[in-house]
Amino acid sequence: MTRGGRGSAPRRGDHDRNDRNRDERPRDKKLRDKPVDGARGLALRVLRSVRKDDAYANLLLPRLLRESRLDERDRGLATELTYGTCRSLGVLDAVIASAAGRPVAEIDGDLLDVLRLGTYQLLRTRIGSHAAVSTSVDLVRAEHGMGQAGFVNAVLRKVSQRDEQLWIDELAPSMADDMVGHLAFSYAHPKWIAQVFVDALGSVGELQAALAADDERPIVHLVARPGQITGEELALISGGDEGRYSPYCVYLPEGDPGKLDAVRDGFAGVQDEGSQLVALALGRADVGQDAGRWLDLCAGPGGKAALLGSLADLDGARVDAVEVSEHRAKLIEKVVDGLPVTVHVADGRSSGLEPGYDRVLVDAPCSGLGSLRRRPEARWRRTPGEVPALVALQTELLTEALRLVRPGGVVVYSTCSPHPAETTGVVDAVLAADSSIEQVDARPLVAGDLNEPSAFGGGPHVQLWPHRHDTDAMFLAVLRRS
Ligand SMILES: C[S@@+](CC[C@H](N)C(=O)[O-])C[C@H]1O[C@@H](n2cnc3c(N)ncnc32)[C@H](O)[C@@H]1O
Repeated sequence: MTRGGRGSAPRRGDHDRNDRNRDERPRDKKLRDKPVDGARGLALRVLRSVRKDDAYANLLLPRLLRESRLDERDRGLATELTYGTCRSLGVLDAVIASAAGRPVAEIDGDLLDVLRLGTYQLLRTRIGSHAAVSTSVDLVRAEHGMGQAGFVNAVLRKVSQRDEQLWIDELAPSMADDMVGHLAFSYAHPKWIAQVFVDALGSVGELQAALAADDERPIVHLVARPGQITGEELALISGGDEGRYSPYCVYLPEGDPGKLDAVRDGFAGVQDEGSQLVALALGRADVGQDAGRWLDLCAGPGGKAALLGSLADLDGARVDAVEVSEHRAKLIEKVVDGLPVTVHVADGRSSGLEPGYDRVLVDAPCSGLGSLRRRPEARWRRTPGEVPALVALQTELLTEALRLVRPGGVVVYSTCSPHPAETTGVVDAVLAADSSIEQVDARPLVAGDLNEPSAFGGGPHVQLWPHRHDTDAMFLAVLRRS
Protein backbone atom coordinates (compact mmCIF):
# COMPACT_ATOMS: atom_id res chain seq x y z
CA MET A 1 0.00 0.00 0.00
CA THR A 2 1.36 3.38 -0.86
CA ARG A 3 2.41 5.83 1.71
CA GLY A 4 1.61 8.53 -0.84
CA GLY A 5 -2.09 8.40 0.04
CA ARG A 6 -1.44 9.33 3.62
CA GLY A 7 -0.44 12.92 3.09
CA SER A 8 -3.88 13.82 1.83
CA ALA A 9 -5.82 11.58 4.19
CA PRO A 10 -8.17 13.22 6.67
CA ARG A 11 -6.76 13.93 10.10
CA ARG A 12 -7.77 11.68 12.95
CA GLY A 13 -11.03 12.89 14.39
CA ASP A 14 -11.83 15.13 11.42
CA HIS A 15 -14.52 12.85 10.18
CA ASP A 16 -15.44 10.53 12.95
CA ARG A 17 -18.52 12.47 13.80
CA ASN A 18 -21.73 11.10 12.41
CA ASP A 19 -24.18 13.70 13.58
CA ARG A 20 -24.50 15.45 10.21
CA ASN A 21 -25.30 14.66 6.60
CA ARG A 22 -27.59 11.78 7.39
CA ASP A 23 -28.35 11.05 3.76
CA GLU A 24 -28.75 7.33 4.18
CA ARG A 25 -31.18 5.73 6.62
CA PRO A 26 -31.55 2.09 7.62
CA ARG A 27 -34.31 0.20 5.87
CA ASP A 28 -35.13 -1.73 9.02
CA LYS A 29 -37.70 0.35 10.93
CA LYS A 30 -36.31 -0.51 14.34
CA LEU A 31 -32.92 0.79 13.33
CA ARG A 32 -34.07 3.93 11.61
CA ASP A 33 -32.85 6.27 14.27
CA LYS A 34 -29.30 5.02 13.86
CA PRO A 35 -27.62 7.50 11.51
CA VAL A 36 -25.34 6.43 8.67
CA ASP A 37 -22.42 8.63 7.76
CA GLY A 38 -23.24 10.50 4.52
CA ALA A 39 -19.71 10.59 3.11
CA ARG A 40 -19.14 6.88 3.72
CA GLY A 41 -22.60 6.01 2.45
CA LEU A 42 -21.85 7.83 -0.78
CA ALA A 43 -18.42 6.21 -1.13
CA LEU A 44 -20.09 2.84 -0.63
CA ARG A 45 -22.57 3.49 -3.43
CA VAL A 46 -19.70 4.17 -5.82
CA LEU A 47 -17.74 1.09 -4.70
CA ARG A 48 -20.81 -1.04 -5.23
CA SER A 49 -21.36 0.27 -8.76
CA VAL A 50 -17.69 -0.20 -9.59
CA ARG A 51 -17.96 -3.84 -8.52
CA LYS A 52 -21.40 -4.68 -9.85
CA ASP A 53 -21.83 -2.50 -12.94
CA ASP A 54 -18.22 -1.85 -13.98
CA ALA A 55 -18.82 1.85 -13.27
CA TYR A 56 -15.93 4.30 -13.49
CA ALA A 57 -15.40 5.90 -10.10
CA ASN A 58 -14.05 9.13 -11.59
CA LEU A 59 -17.28 9.61 -13.56
CA LEU A 60 -19.83 8.36 -11.03
CA LEU A 61 -18.49 10.06 -7.91
CA PRO A 62 -18.61 13.65 -9.25
CA ARG A 63 -22.22 13.06 -10.38
CA LEU A 64 -23.28 11.72 -6.97
CA LEU A 65 -21.48 14.57 -5.23
CA ARG A 66 -23.35 17.11 -7.35
CA GLU A 67 -26.65 15.49 -6.34
CA SER A 68 -25.75 15.20 -2.65
CA ARG A 69 -26.14 17.69 0.16
CA LEU A 70 -22.75 16.93 1.69
CA ASP A 71 -20.72 19.87 2.90
CA GLU A 72 -17.23 20.67 1.59
CA ARG A 73 -15.45 18.63 4.23
CA ASP A 74 -17.53 15.50 3.71
CA ARG A 75 -17.15 15.83 -0.05
CA GLY A 76 -13.41 15.71 0.52
CA LEU A 77 -13.80 12.66 2.73
CA ALA A 78 -16.06 10.86 0.24
CA THR A 79 -13.57 11.55 -2.55
CA GLU A 80 -10.56 10.38 -0.57
CA LEU A 81 -12.29 7.22 0.60
CA THR A 82 -13.73 6.33 -2.81
CA TYR A 83 -10.60 6.87 -4.87
CA GLY A 84 -8.25 5.53 -2.21
CA THR A 85 -10.27 2.34 -1.77
CA CYS A 86 -10.55 1.81 -5.54
CA ARG A 87 -6.80 2.22 -6.00
CA SER A 88 -6.03 -0.29 -3.26
CA LEU A 89 -8.66 -2.95 -4.03
CA GLY A 90 -6.45 -5.98 -4.62
CA VAL A 91 -4.32 -5.35 -1.56
CA LEU A 92 -7.29 -4.60 0.67
CA ASP A 93 -8.76 -7.93 -0.47
CA ALA A 94 -5.59 -9.79 0.53
CA VAL A 95 -5.77 -8.26 4.00
CA ILE A 96 -9.51 -8.95 4.33
CA ALA A 97 -9.09 -12.57 3.22
CA SER A 98 -6.38 -13.07 5.80
CA ALA A 99 -8.40 -11.44 8.60
CA ALA A 100 -11.62 -13.26 7.65
CA GLY A 101 -9.87 -16.60 7.21
CA ARG A 102 -11.52 -17.19 3.83
CA PRO A 103 -11.08 -16.01 0.24
CA VAL A 104 -12.94 -12.80 -0.59
CA ALA A 105 -14.84 -14.71 -3.32
CA GLU A 106 -16.67 -16.42 -0.45
CA ILE A 107 -17.75 -13.12 1.12
CA ASP A 108 -21.04 -11.54 0.06
CA GLY A 109 -20.23 -8.71 -2.37
CA ASP A 110 -22.16 -6.03 -0.48
CA LEU A 111 -20.33 -6.89 2.75
CA LEU A 112 -17.03 -6.97 0.91
CA ASP A 113 -17.58 -3.38 -0.26
CA VAL A 114 -18.02 -2.27 3.36
CA LEU A 115 -15.00 -4.28 4.46
CA ARG A 116 -12.89 -2.69 1.73
CA LEU A 117 -13.99 0.78 2.78
CA GLY A 118 -13.31 0.04 6.45
CA THR A 119 -9.96 -1.62 5.80
CA TYR A 120 -8.85 1.31 3.67
CA GLN A 121 -9.65 3.70 6.52
CA LEU A 122 -7.85 1.56 9.06
CA LEU A 123 -4.67 1.05 7.09
CA ARG A 124 -4.25 4.05 4.86
CA THR A 125 -5.81 7.06 6.57
CA ARG A 126 -5.44 8.68 9.94
CA ILE A 127 -9.09 8.07 10.79
CA GLY A 128 -9.31 6.49 14.24
CA SER A 129 -9.95 2.73 14.48
CA HIS A 130 -13.12 3.21 16.47
CA ALA A 131 -14.64 5.52 13.85
CA ALA A 132 -13.55 3.30 10.95
CA VAL A 133 -15.05 0.18 12.51
CA SER A 134 -18.23 1.65 13.98
CA THR A 135 -19.22 3.55 10.83
CA SER A 136 -18.68 0.37 8.79
CA VAL A 137 -20.82 -1.63 11.20
CA ASP A 138 -23.53 1.04 10.90
CA LEU A 139 -23.47 0.74 7.12
CA VAL A 140 -24.01 -3.03 7.30
CA ARG A 141 -26.55 -2.96 10.09
CA ALA A 142 -28.63 -0.50 8.11
CA GLU A 143 -28.99 -2.88 5.20
CA HIS A 144 -28.33 -6.38 6.45
CA GLY A 145 -29.08 -6.48 10.15
CA MET A 146 -27.11 -7.35 13.28
CA GLY A 147 -25.76 -10.78 12.23
CA GLN A 148 -23.82 -9.52 9.24
CA ALA A 149 -22.79 -6.42 11.18
CA GLY A 150 -21.17 -8.73 13.72
CA PHE A 151 -19.12 -10.41 10.99
CA VAL A 152 -17.91 -7.07 9.65
CA ASN A 153 -17.12 -5.90 13.17
CA ALA A 154 -15.05 -9.02 13.85
CA VAL A 155 -13.08 -8.83 10.57
CA LEU A 156 -12.33 -5.13 10.90
CA ARG A 157 -11.22 -5.52 14.50
CA LYS A 158 -8.77 -8.14 13.33
CA VAL A 159 -7.57 -5.87 10.54
CA SER A 160 -7.06 -3.06 13.06
CA GLN A 161 -4.70 -5.15 15.16
CA ARG A 162 -1.88 -4.42 12.70
CA ASP A 163 -0.87 -1.33 10.86
CA GLU A 164 -0.23 -1.11 7.15
CA GLN A 165 3.46 -2.01 7.38
CA LEU A 166 2.82 -5.10 9.50
CA TRP A 167 0.25 -6.35 6.98
CA ILE A 168 2.75 -5.77 4.18
CA ASP A 169 5.39 -7.69 6.13
CA GLU A 170 2.93 -10.53 6.59
CA LEU A 171 1.37 -10.75 3.13
CA ALA A 172 3.74 -9.29 0.52
CA PRO A 173 6.44 -11.48 -1.07
CA SER A 174 9.79 -10.75 0.55
CA MET A 175 11.97 -8.08 -1.02
CA ALA A 176 14.85 -10.55 -1.25
CA ASP A 177 12.86 -13.23 -3.11
CA ASP A 178 10.67 -11.08 -5.31
CA MET A 179 11.44 -7.38 -5.39
CA VAL A 180 8.85 -6.57 -8.08
CA GLY A 181 6.13 -8.52 -6.25
CA HIS A 182 7.03 -6.84 -2.97
CA LEU A 183 6.89 -3.33 -4.41
CA ALA A 184 3.71 -4.11 -6.37
CA PHE A 185 1.99 -5.18 -3.15
CA SER A 186 3.40 -2.31 -1.12
CA TYR A 187 2.25 0.23 -3.70
CA ALA A 188 -1.06 -1.48 -4.43
CA HIS A 189 -0.59 -2.58 -8.04
CA PRO A 190 -1.08 -5.99 -9.63
CA LYS A 191 2.33 -7.58 -10.10
CA TRP A 192 1.94 -7.90 -13.88
CA ILE A 193 1.61 -4.12 -14.20
CA ALA A 194 4.65 -3.54 -12.01
CA GLN A 195 6.56 -5.94 -14.27
CA VAL A 196 5.38 -4.00 -17.37
CA PHE A 197 6.79 -0.82 -15.79
CA VAL A 198 10.13 -2.54 -15.08
CA ASP A 199 10.30 -3.83 -18.66
CA ALA A 200 9.53 -0.37 -20.05
CA LEU A 201 11.92 1.43 -17.69
CA GLY A 202 14.68 -1.08 -18.36
CA SER A 203 15.40 -1.73 -14.67
CA VAL A 204 13.76 -2.00 -11.28
CA GLY A 205 15.53 1.16 -10.03
CA GLU A 206 12.69 3.60 -10.68
CA LEU A 207 9.84 1.17 -10.06
CA GLN A 208 9.00 2.52 -6.62
CA ALA A 209 8.73 6.09 -7.96
CA ALA A 210 6.67 4.96 -10.97
CA LEU A 211 4.21 3.05 -8.77
CA ALA A 212 3.94 5.84 -6.21
CA ALA A 213 3.17 8.38 -8.96
CA ASP A 214 0.01 6.45 -9.87
CA ASP A 215 -1.46 7.43 -6.50
CA GLU A 216 -0.80 11.14 -6.87
CA ARG A 217 -3.75 13.16 -8.03
CA PRO A 218 -2.52 14.91 -11.22
CA ILE A 219 -2.87 18.68 -11.36
CA VAL A 220 -4.97 20.02 -14.23
CA HIS A 221 -3.09 20.80 -17.43
CA LEU A 222 -4.65 23.38 -19.72
CA VAL A 223 -3.89 23.77 -23.40
CA ALA A 224 -3.93 27.24 -24.94
CA ARG A 225 -5.37 26.92 -28.44
CA PRO A 226 -2.66 28.06 -30.88
CA GLY A 227 -3.68 31.21 -32.72
CA GLN A 228 -6.33 32.09 -30.15
CA ILE A 229 -4.41 32.65 -26.92
CA THR A 230 -0.77 32.16 -25.91
CA GLY A 231 0.40 29.99 -23.05
CA GLU A 232 1.72 33.11 -21.33
CA GLU A 233 -1.65 34.88 -21.57
CA LEU A 234 -3.51 31.81 -20.38
CA ALA A 235 -1.18 31.48 -17.38
CA LEU A 236 -1.81 35.12 -16.49
CA ILE A 237 -5.59 34.99 -16.64
CA SER A 238 -5.90 31.56 -15.01
CA GLY A 239 -3.36 32.19 -12.27
CA GLY A 240 -1.53 29.04 -13.37
CA ASP A 241 2.08 28.38 -14.37
CA GLU A 242 3.43 27.90 -17.87
CA GLY A 243 4.25 24.29 -18.77
CA ARG A 244 7.75 22.86 -18.79
CA TYR A 245 7.61 21.07 -22.13
CA SER A 246 4.74 22.38 -24.25
CA PRO A 247 4.58 26.11 -25.09
CA TYR A 248 0.80 25.80 -25.00
CA CYS A 249 0.55 24.14 -21.59
CA VAL A 250 -0.49 25.82 -18.34
CA TYR A 251 -0.51 24.02 -14.98
CA LEU A 252 -3.57 24.86 -12.91
CA PRO A 253 -2.80 23.74 -9.36
CA GLU A 254 -6.26 24.60 -8.04
CA GLY A 255 -9.67 25.76 -9.13
CA ASP A 256 -12.27 24.44 -11.52
CA PRO A 257 -11.08 24.78 -15.14
CA GLY A 258 -14.73 24.75 -16.29
CA LYS A 259 -15.18 28.13 -14.59
CA LEU A 260 -12.46 29.84 -16.64
CA ASP A 261 -13.79 32.14 -19.38
CA ALA A 262 -11.00 31.02 -21.72
CA VAL A 263 -12.16 27.38 -21.40
CA ARG A 264 -15.85 28.27 -21.67
CA ASP A 265 -15.17 30.36 -24.79
CA GLY A 266 -13.09 27.61 -26.41
CA PHE A 267 -9.72 29.44 -26.39
CA ALA A 268 -8.35 26.81 -24.05
CA GLY A 269 -9.13 23.25 -23.00
CA VAL A 270 -8.05 20.63 -20.50
CA GLN A 271 -5.34 18.35 -21.91
CA ASP A 272 -2.43 16.48 -20.36
CA GLU A 273 0.90 17.98 -21.43
CA GLY A 274 2.02 14.59 -22.77
CA SER A 275 -0.91 14.54 -25.20
CA GLN A 276 -0.04 18.06 -26.30
CA LEU A 277 3.50 16.92 -27.07
CA VAL A 278 2.22 14.10 -29.28
CA ALA A 279 0.18 16.48 -31.43
CA LEU A 280 3.03 19.04 -31.48
CA ALA A 281 5.55 16.40 -32.61
CA LEU A 282 3.33 15.59 -35.59
CA GLY A 283 3.03 19.28 -36.48
CA ARG A 284 6.80 19.90 -36.12
CA ALA A 285 8.03 16.93 -38.18
CA ASP A 286 9.78 17.70 -41.46
CA VAL A 287 7.65 16.51 -44.38
CA GLY A 288 9.21 18.64 -47.13
CA GLN A 289 6.50 20.40 -49.12
CA ASP A 290 3.39 20.17 -46.91
CA ALA A 291 0.27 20.08 -49.05
CA GLY A 292 -1.89 20.49 -45.94
CA ARG A 293 -3.56 17.03 -45.82
CA TRP A 294 -3.42 15.82 -42.24
CA LEU A 295 -5.13 12.79 -40.72
CA ASP A 296 -6.00 11.71 -37.16
CA LEU A 297 -6.93 8.04 -37.49
CA CYS A 298 -8.20 7.36 -33.92
CA ALA A 299 -9.50 10.75 -32.99
CA GLY A 300 -12.22 10.40 -30.34
CA PRO A 301 -12.94 12.21 -28.06
CA GLY A 302 -10.93 14.81 -29.94
CA GLY A 303 -8.31 16.31 -27.60
CA LYS A 304 -5.43 15.90 -30.05
CA ALA A 305 -7.66 16.56 -33.07
CA ALA A 306 -8.52 19.96 -31.59
CA LEU A 307 -4.86 20.88 -31.07
CA LEU A 308 -3.98 19.59 -34.54
CA GLY A 309 -6.94 21.53 -35.92
CA SER A 310 -5.62 24.79 -34.40
CA LEU A 311 -2.13 24.13 -35.76
CA ALA A 312 -3.61 23.25 -39.16
CA ASP A 313 -5.62 26.48 -39.13
CA LEU A 314 -2.41 28.50 -38.70
CA ASP A 315 -0.73 26.51 -41.50
CA GLY A 316 -3.63 26.60 -43.96
CA ALA A 317 -3.97 22.80 -43.64
CA ARG A 318 -7.02 20.55 -43.07
CA VAL A 319 -7.45 17.57 -40.77
CA ASP A 320 -9.53 14.44 -41.40
CA ALA A 321 -10.50 12.95 -38.03
CA VAL A 322 -11.56 9.28 -38.06
CA GLU A 323 -13.35 7.61 -35.16
CA VAL A 324 -15.11 4.25 -35.09
CA SER A 325 -17.55 5.09 -32.29
CA GLU A 326 -20.46 7.32 -33.26
CA HIS A 327 -20.78 8.69 -29.73
CA ARG A 328 -17.12 9.62 -29.57
CA ALA A 329 -17.28 11.14 -33.05
CA LYS A 330 -19.97 13.50 -31.74
CA LEU A 331 -17.61 14.53 -28.93
CA ILE A 332 -14.96 15.37 -31.54
CA GLU A 333 -17.46 17.52 -33.47
CA LYS A 334 -17.98 19.60 -30.33
CA VAL A 335 -14.31 20.30 -29.61
CA VAL A 336 -13.28 21.04 -33.20
CA ASP A 337 -16.13 23.45 -33.88
CA GLY A 338 -14.82 26.29 -36.05
CA LEU A 339 -11.56 24.50 -36.90
CA PRO A 340 -10.61 23.00 -40.29
CA VAL A 341 -11.39 19.44 -39.17
CA THR A 342 -13.72 16.97 -40.89
CA VAL A 343 -14.98 14.13 -38.72
CA HIS A 344 -15.57 10.68 -40.27
CA VAL A 345 -17.30 7.85 -38.44
CA ALA A 346 -15.35 4.87 -39.77
CA ASP A 347 -13.02 2.04 -38.87
CA GLY A 348 -9.52 3.42 -39.24
CA ARG A 349 -8.40 0.12 -40.79
CA SER A 350 -10.73 0.63 -43.75
CA SER A 351 -11.77 4.29 -43.71
CA GLY A 352 -12.09 4.63 -47.49
CA LEU A 353 -10.01 7.84 -47.35
CA GLU A 354 -7.63 8.55 -50.23
CA PRO A 355 -3.91 7.99 -49.57
CA GLY A 356 -1.43 10.87 -49.88
CA TYR A 357 -1.52 12.45 -46.40
CA ASP A 358 1.40 14.62 -45.30
CA ARG A 359 0.96 13.92 -41.59
CA VAL A 360 -0.90 11.10 -39.87
CA LEU A 361 -1.52 10.50 -36.18
CA VAL A 362 -2.34 7.03 -34.85
CA ASP A 363 -3.23 7.60 -31.20
CA ALA A 364 -4.15 3.98 -30.82
CA PRO A 365 -6.68 2.34 -28.50
CA CYS A 366 -4.55 0.77 -25.77
CA SER A 367 -4.51 -0.74 -22.30
CA GLY A 368 -4.28 2.72 -20.71
CA LEU A 369 -1.57 1.63 -18.27
CA GLY A 370 -0.06 5.09 -18.67
CA SER A 371 -2.98 6.92 -17.12
CA LEU A 372 -3.75 4.80 -14.06
CA ARG A 373 -3.55 7.89 -11.83
CA ARG A 374 -6.68 9.23 -13.54
CA ARG A 375 -8.75 6.03 -13.23
CA PRO A 376 -8.67 4.74 -9.67
CA GLU A 377 -10.01 1.21 -10.25
CA ALA A 378 -8.41 0.63 -13.68
CA ARG A 379 -5.30 -1.16 -12.44
CA TRP A 380 -7.43 -3.93 -10.94
CA ARG A 381 -9.75 -4.17 -13.94
CA ARG A 382 -7.17 -4.54 -16.68
CA THR A 383 -5.81 -8.00 -17.42
CA PRO A 384 -2.71 -9.07 -19.33
CA GLY A 385 -4.98 -11.22 -21.49
CA GLU A 386 -6.42 -8.09 -23.14
CA VAL A 387 -3.07 -6.97 -24.50
CA PRO A 388 -2.59 -9.32 -27.51
CA ALA A 389 -5.89 -8.24 -29.14
CA LEU A 390 -4.95 -4.59 -28.61
CA VAL A 391 -1.52 -5.19 -30.15
CA ALA A 392 -3.13 -6.80 -33.21
CA LEU A 393 -5.50 -3.80 -33.62
CA GLN A 394 -2.68 -1.30 -33.08
CA THR A 395 -0.52 -3.03 -35.69
CA GLU A 396 -3.35 -2.99 -38.24
CA LEU A 397 -4.10 0.68 -37.61
CA LEU A 398 -0.44 1.68 -37.89
CA THR A 399 -0.01 -0.39 -41.07
CA GLU A 400 -3.02 1.34 -42.60
CA ALA A 401 -1.68 4.77 -41.55
CA LEU A 402 1.59 3.98 -43.31
CA ARG A 403 -0.37 3.07 -46.43
CA LEU A 404 -2.23 6.39 -46.29
CA VAL A 405 0.84 8.61 -45.81
CA ARG A 406 2.65 9.88 -48.92
CA PRO A 407 6.37 9.28 -49.53
CA GLY A 408 8.26 11.79 -47.39
CA GLY A 409 5.27 12.19 -45.06
CA VAL A 410 5.27 11.15 -41.39
CA VAL A 411 3.17 8.98 -39.11
CA VAL A 412 3.22 9.54 -35.36
CA TYR A 413 2.25 6.40 -33.45
CA SER A 414 1.26 6.98 -29.83
CA THR A 415 -0.25 5.11 -26.90
CA CYS A 416 -1.19 6.07 -23.40
CA SER A 417 0.58 2.95 -22.25
CA PRO A 418 4.22 2.14 -21.63
CA HIS A 419 3.64 -1.59 -22.27
CA PRO A 420 6.52 -2.66 -24.56
CA ALA A 421 4.22 -4.97 -26.54
CA GLU A 422 1.97 -2.00 -27.37
CA THR A 423 4.79 0.47 -27.98
CA THR A 424 8.17 -0.63 -29.33
CA GLY A 425 6.78 -4.08 -30.16
CA VAL A 426 4.22 -2.64 -32.60
CA VAL A 427 6.72 -0.19 -34.12
CA ASP A 428 9.40 -2.86 -34.58
CA ALA A 429 6.88 -5.17 -36.25
CA VAL A 430 5.85 -2.62 -38.88
CA LEU A 431 9.48 -1.60 -39.49
CA ALA A 432 10.38 -5.25 -40.04
CA ALA A 433 7.48 -5.71 -42.44
CA ASP A 434 8.19 -2.73 -44.74
CA SER A 435 11.68 -1.59 -45.71
CA SER A 436 10.37 1.72 -47.09
CA ILE A 437 9.58 2.91 -43.53
CA GLU A 438 12.27 4.54 -41.38
CA GLN A 439 12.08 5.65 -37.78
CA VAL A 440 12.86 9.30 -37.09
CA ASP A 441 14.25 10.55 -33.76
CA ALA A 442 11.15 11.80 -31.93
CA ARG A 443 13.07 13.60 -29.19
CA PRO A 444 13.83 16.93 -30.94
CA LEU A 445 10.21 17.04 -32.16
CA VAL A 446 8.99 16.68 -28.57
CA ALA A 447 11.62 19.03 -27.15
CA GLY A 448 10.87 21.92 -29.54
CA ASP A 449 12.70 25.14 -28.65
CA LEU A 450 12.01 24.87 -24.92
CA ASN A 451 13.89 21.72 -23.97
CA GLU A 452 16.93 19.57 -24.53
CA PRO A 453 16.15 16.36 -26.47
CA SER A 454 18.09 14.45 -23.81
CA ALA A 455 15.25 15.19 -21.35
CA PHE A 456 13.31 12.56 -23.29
CA GLY A 457 15.58 9.53 -23.05
CA GLY A 458 17.85 7.75 -25.50
CA GLY A 459 15.50 7.80 -28.54
CA PRO A 460 14.47 7.24 -31.22
CA HIS A 461 11.05 6.96 -29.55
CA VAL A 462 9.92 9.00 -26.53
CA GLN A 463 8.43 7.43 -23.43
CA LEU A 464 7.03 9.95 -20.96
CA TRP A 465 6.39 9.04 -17.31
CA PRO A 466 4.35 10.60 -14.50
CA HIS A 467 7.28 10.28 -12.08
CA ARG A 468 9.76 11.83 -14.53
CA HIS A 469 7.73 14.35 -16.49
CA ASP A 470 4.50 14.84 -14.49
CA THR A 471 2.58 13.75 -17.59
CA ASP A 472 0.69 10.59 -18.39
CA ALA A 473 2.99 7.78 -19.54
CA MET A 474 2.54 8.56 -23.24
CA PHE A 475 4.67 6.76 -25.80
CA LEU A 476 5.35 8.14 -29.24
CA ALA A 477 7.34 7.05 -32.26
CA VAL A 478 7.75 8.95 -35.53
CA LEU A 479 7.90 7.00 -38.79
CA ARG A 480 8.59 8.31 -42.29
CA ARG A 481 7.78 6.65 -45.60
CA SER A 482 10.62 6.98 -48.12
C1 LIG B 1 -6.63 6.64 -27.26
S1 LIG B 1 -8.16 7.05 -27.89
C2 LIG B 1 -7.77 8.47 -28.85
C3 LIG B 1 -7.73 9.73 -28.04
C4 LIG B 1 -7.76 10.96 -28.91
N1 LIG B 1 -6.68 10.97 -29.88
C5 LIG B 1 -7.71 12.24 -28.10
O1 LIG B 1 -6.63 12.82 -27.97
O2 LIG B 1 -8.74 12.65 -27.60
C6 LIG B 1 -8.41 5.86 -29.12
C7 LIG B 1 -9.69 6.06 -29.92
O3 LIG B 1 -9.67 5.14 -30.99
C8 LIG B 1 -10.98 4.71 -31.22
N2 LIG B 1 -10.91 3.46 -32.00
C9 LIG B 1 -10.86 2.19 -31.56
N3 LIG B 1 -10.79 1.34 -32.59
C10 LIG B 1 -10.77 2.10 -33.71
C11 LIG B 1 -10.73 1.80 -35.10
N4 LIG B 1 -10.66 0.54 -35.53
N5 LIG B 1 -10.76 2.83 -35.96
C12 LIG B 1 -10.84 4.11 -35.54
N6 LIG B 1 -10.90 4.45 -34.23
C13 LIG B 1 -10.86 3.45 -33.34
C14 LIG B 1 -11.57 4.57 -29.83
O4 LIG B 1 -12.98 4.60 -29.88
C15 LIG B 1 -10.97 5.79 -29.14
O5 LIG B 1 -11.83 6.87 -29.24
